[in-house]
Amino acid sequence: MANRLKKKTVPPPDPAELKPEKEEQISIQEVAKDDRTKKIIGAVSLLICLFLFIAFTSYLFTWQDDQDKVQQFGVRIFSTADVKVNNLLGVLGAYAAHNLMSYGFGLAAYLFCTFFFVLGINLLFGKKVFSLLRNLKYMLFGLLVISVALSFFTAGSTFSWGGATGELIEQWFVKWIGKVGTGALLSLAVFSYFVWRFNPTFHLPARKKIVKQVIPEMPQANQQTEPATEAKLFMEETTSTSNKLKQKGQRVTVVMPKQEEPVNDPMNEMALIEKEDGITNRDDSGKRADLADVVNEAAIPFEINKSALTINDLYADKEINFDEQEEEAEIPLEAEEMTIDELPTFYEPIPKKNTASTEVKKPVLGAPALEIKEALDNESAEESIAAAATTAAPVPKADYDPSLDLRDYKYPTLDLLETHGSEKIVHDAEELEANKNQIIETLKNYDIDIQRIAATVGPTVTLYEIVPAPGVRISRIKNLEDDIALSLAALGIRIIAPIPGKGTIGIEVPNVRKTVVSMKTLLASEKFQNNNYSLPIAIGKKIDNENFIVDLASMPHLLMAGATGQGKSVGINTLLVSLLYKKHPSQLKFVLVDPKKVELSLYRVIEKHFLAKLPGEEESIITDTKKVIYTLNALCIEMDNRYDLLKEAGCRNIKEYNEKFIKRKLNPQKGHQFLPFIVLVVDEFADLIMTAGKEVEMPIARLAQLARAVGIHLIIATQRPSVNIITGTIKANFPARIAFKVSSKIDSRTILDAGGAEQLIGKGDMLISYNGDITRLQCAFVDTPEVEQVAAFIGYQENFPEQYFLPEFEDEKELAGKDFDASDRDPLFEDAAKLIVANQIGSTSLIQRKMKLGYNRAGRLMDQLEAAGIVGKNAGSKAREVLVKTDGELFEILEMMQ
Ligand SMILES: Nc1ncnc2c1ncn2[C@@H]1O[C@H](COP(=O)(O)OP(=O)(O)OP(=O)(O)O)[C@@H](O)[C@H]1O
Repeated sequence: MANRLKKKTVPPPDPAELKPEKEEQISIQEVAKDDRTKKIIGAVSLLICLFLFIAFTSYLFTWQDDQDKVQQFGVRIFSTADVKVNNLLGVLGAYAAHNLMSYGFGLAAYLFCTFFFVLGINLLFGKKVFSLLRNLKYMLFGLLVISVALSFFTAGSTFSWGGATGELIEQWFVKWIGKVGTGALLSLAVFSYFVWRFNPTFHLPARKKIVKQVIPEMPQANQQTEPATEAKLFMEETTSTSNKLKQKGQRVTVVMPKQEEPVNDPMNEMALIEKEDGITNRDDSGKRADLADVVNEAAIPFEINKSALTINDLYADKEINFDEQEEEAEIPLEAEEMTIDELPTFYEPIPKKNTASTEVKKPVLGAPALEIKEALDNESAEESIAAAATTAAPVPKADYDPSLDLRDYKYPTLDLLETHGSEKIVHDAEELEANKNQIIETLKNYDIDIQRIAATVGPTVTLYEIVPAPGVRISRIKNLEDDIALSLAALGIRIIAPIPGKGTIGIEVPNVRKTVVSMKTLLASEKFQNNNYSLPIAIGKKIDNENFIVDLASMPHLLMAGATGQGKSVGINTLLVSLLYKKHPSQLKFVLVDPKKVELSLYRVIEKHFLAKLPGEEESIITDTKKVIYTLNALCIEMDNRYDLLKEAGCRNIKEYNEKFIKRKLNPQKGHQFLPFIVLVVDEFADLIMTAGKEVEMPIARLAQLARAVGIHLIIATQRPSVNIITGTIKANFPARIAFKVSSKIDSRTILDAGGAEQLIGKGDMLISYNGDITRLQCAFVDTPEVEQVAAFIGYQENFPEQYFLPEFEDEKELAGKDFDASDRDPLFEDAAKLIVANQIGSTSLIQRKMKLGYNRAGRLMDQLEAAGIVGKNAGSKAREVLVKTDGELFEILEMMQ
């Protein structure tokens, strides 16, 4: 029996029930919108462009033969078999060229090629690479103006250079306004057309100016110039005079940075500085176009605040109240405070042991120094005599002038510095538009619609500010931050979502053409010249080109970090040079710590003007770790001594104290003196921490916590911003921090408490966290030869006879175990005894201050004086009684002790 498989039979479909297969319905509109169609049309346009170009060019050589044939046959030329033309593109080429050139617009017909080229490129790349509308306008006006002008200026020529259209219009003009009028009108029209199209820049030949050098009084004596003008460019498609950026309904507002004008300061020979007027804009033809004329062109709904880009929200919880800090740092006024009435009315400062040496110190440097010498020698002798006459005989009771010791000191002039590059922010319309389109498209990929987009062009980066469409939550964009950055795929993109206080999202994109910010420009700026900061530092330029100039005294310390080669050393030089340009050697001292030994060595030539060091040390730039520890501790002693002085004077900070001293309200006999600011600069802090650890960290932390009120400020730089180097204690005391490009996000967080520094592009691109805001800056650039010039200029001048000495510090560990032995007297015993007897005050702090000693050593001296019977027993908080009343008595005691 056969095993019969049961077959499941499917009944055949009833043909009546079968539905016809549905054909895909594609509307013409969809076809037109399709990307492929656009690309094909783009390619066709480019081909037309090429075709016309070859046909026209060929026609220029073959027109005499072809013209007649085309005229004779007309359209029939295509169907007539035995007509032969010479045009490279055959009958079609000859026909098109003849009709567009001879019958049309002559040479101006080439403009058709540009139009098809623009159309083709835009369609092929699916982007608005060039503005079609603008090019259409250029073409239409160009056809008219150029053809008529060519007809007029080539009248009588056998070839019709302006074409029939040009000739016709030209004849009308000649009829209406005559030949001269037509010539003038057409010249003007052609000129206007080229200006409109290419906006060339016209330069007058530079005039040589002779600038008389004026001896500066003080750097504050400046003339004010007009405030810098802010240039804003608003672009709209409907505006014909500017380059426009508009796509798919998004309006782009371009905020051009303002160019600060330098101050006209005779001291700085401002005439030597080229005035920056206007911002250049490259349109899509690559030519420059002046944008000044489109400033403030249209009202825009999206107003951009020129203040710097900040990320408050990231930093909000760490926000530091500087005012509070200031109060903490100030010492309380105690009962000991002297009232002004108690003080003798005016005190004469004790003349320094060695007055400023008249011998002029030769700088170490060669060539620049020689140039400077000449400059100084040439200065009018009369001026120096006049200056000397006014200062030689000080009027009694006049204010004390700390700069008198170096009364002829001249501040460095700006011509010692160089201008790097043109300094003009070049705004490339194509680049802006391409970036804008990419941003819009990228966000669209994540379903984020944009309402408006605005761009602010800075020296190195452009900030695109985006207003999301209603309903788009910023938190969504924030979450997509990394993806968006990846999609935009450009190096150095930083997204700020949202920009605090604005509700907009910021995307910073590096410029293709970056502008170097010269130190010279910054120092010449009005803000630098005319501020009343105690320690003005010009750091760089913000994204909106505003100069970032701040007071180091209010920061009050600065921490800098950045991977190697990203601009740290240049940054330090920038800060030091700013201070050198504004401060007199009597007002400021630097303590320079340079474990790398080479970075700060340039400043050795100014050691007797601006550097402070430990007594007995040879090198003024500290490179040895052991010496660094001593120096930091000596600074702590200096800080304590200064606090004692302030307390005694009843002043809350160094400013008040110095003001009182200048007004001669403080008695120099009691140890009071004018206190210069001290700026400690440590290059390569990581190296110190690794070799000395806590021994370095503790004094730094102490200084950072307390030293601001007494005028000691720290600038600390490190390559490695890791947590074991920038510890919590250090960080807490450095509210102002700078990050150049770092190698990882973690490093960025360590230094700024926020990411972003890993996205910077190097070469001075930096983020500064200051006053709770994080601002992107381009650091000013000052090259080593410039620093050498400035240092040599200062170093060559008359100097103090010796350096500013910090108090002596003795390592307690070394002293431990040494008991007091009357026969083993301190070498300073005699000096201390004389000081105490002369003042009749048995005070350890007096010894500390007057002899610039540390507390330990002064204490030991006091013990020895007690043992020798010169002072009485310790009387607690009061000064000890001085038992020896006259110099004679003391002399006898000292004789006996020999
Ligand atoms: N503000 C700036 N503008 C333009 N270029 C800069 C700027 N700062 C630095 N550069 C460029 O970067 C180079 C390296 O800078 P710099 O020597 O300051 O780096 P660094 O961080 O100190 O490196 P290192 O830690 O190795 O000493 C400079 O020689 C200069 O060409």
